[in-house]
Amino acid sequence: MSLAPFSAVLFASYGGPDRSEDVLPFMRNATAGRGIPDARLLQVSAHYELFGGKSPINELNAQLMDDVRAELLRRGVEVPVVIGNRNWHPMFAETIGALVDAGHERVLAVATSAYQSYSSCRQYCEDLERAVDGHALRIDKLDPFWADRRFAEANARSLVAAVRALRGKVGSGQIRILFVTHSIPLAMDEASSTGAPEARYEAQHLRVAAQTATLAGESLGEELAWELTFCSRSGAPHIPWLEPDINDRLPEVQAEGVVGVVAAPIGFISDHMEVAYDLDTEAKKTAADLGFPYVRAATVGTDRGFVEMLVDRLLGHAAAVREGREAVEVCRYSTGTCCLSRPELRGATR
Ligand SMILES: CC1=C(CCC(=O)O)c2cc3nc(cc4[nH]c(cc5[nH]c(cc1n2)c(C)c5CCC(=O)O)c(CCC(=O)O)c4C)C(CCC(=O)O)=C3C
Ligand SMILES: [Fe+2]
Repeated sequence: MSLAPFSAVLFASYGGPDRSEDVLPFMRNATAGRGIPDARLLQVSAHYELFGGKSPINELNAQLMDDVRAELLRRGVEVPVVIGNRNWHPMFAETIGALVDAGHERVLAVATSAYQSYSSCRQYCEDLERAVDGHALRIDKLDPFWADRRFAEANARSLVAAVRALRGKVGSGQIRILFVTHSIPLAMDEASSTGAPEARYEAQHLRVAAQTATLAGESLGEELAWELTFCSRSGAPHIPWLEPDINDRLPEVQAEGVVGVVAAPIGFISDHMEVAYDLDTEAKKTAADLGFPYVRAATVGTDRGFVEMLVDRLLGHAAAVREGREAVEVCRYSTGTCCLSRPELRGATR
């Protein structure tokens, strides 16, 4: 196996603070030019402070990278696997500077984000492009992997465990799976992927949710009732974002006679702050206040099948480039048809 013509793998992630002093500077980077009200900034900073100012994201990325590095080695591929972030150190520019200094000319990037939208895909491409500008280094970014069956299989394994845990608490009554993802502005959803309704960010999640529920239901021998909910809405109140918020749905679902819920965060690949705060702190408390049994399914994290999927996709892209084949692309950023750019979105939201 070979990663040629690429000589390194770059994990492209969001970034997060490791200590209290870094929370506000990180928040300023994350919200620069985004029209996020100051009140929201302080509110989210407080979420980080609840965890001592330390985001879980950096350690979780490091664990995933260790497993990807080991799986590459198992297949005879020994290359540096490095991290670069959009909003906190090491920033893309710092990591790319180090790669250039070490003599790398072609690097393969993979974003720690499964879906296509401006925030989860194109913004990574744009920021990477800006960071390589002027350097003799070329970066290919792997396409978003939400449609890969193995991503749904990994999510289904987590869901099976969570449903079993919930059944242990509530017995045989009617339960509901609340799949959860990061809300985005409606205008960003409409501009995501090709913009066709069936290809958008929300529709991508509905497909992953349906497949995950079907696979988990088959293992469990029960049909799972599910719906898609959202978390982490920000921005000004008058701008519409994807709904419903999971906290708003919890009392409604309980009123429908459901005896317990599983929150299954298919929108995130690891237990970073949105999961630690929005789900494990906030939604969990909402459910507890209602006396409504609530179990949170694991994110895919370092699930073995998920790691193998990432490595297959890295090696598959390299082979396609060597053989002069167009990889099967779902992201058409390179041809200008994936996710409208930020200025166009701005016009649409404000
Ligand atoms: C789609 C999506 C993902 C998933 C894809 C991906 O993983 O990239 C994601 C991930 C993440 N978002 C994160 C943190 C933040 N996101 C913010 C703000 C925003 N996110 C948005 C979208 C997304 N965000 C949007 C549309 C905004 C509004 C501002 C804008 O239009 O850009 C803000 C500002 C405060 C606030 O407004 O909440 C913060 C601090 C962290 C780090 C967590 C940690 O530290 O563990 C991670 C992984
Ligand atoms: Fe975010």
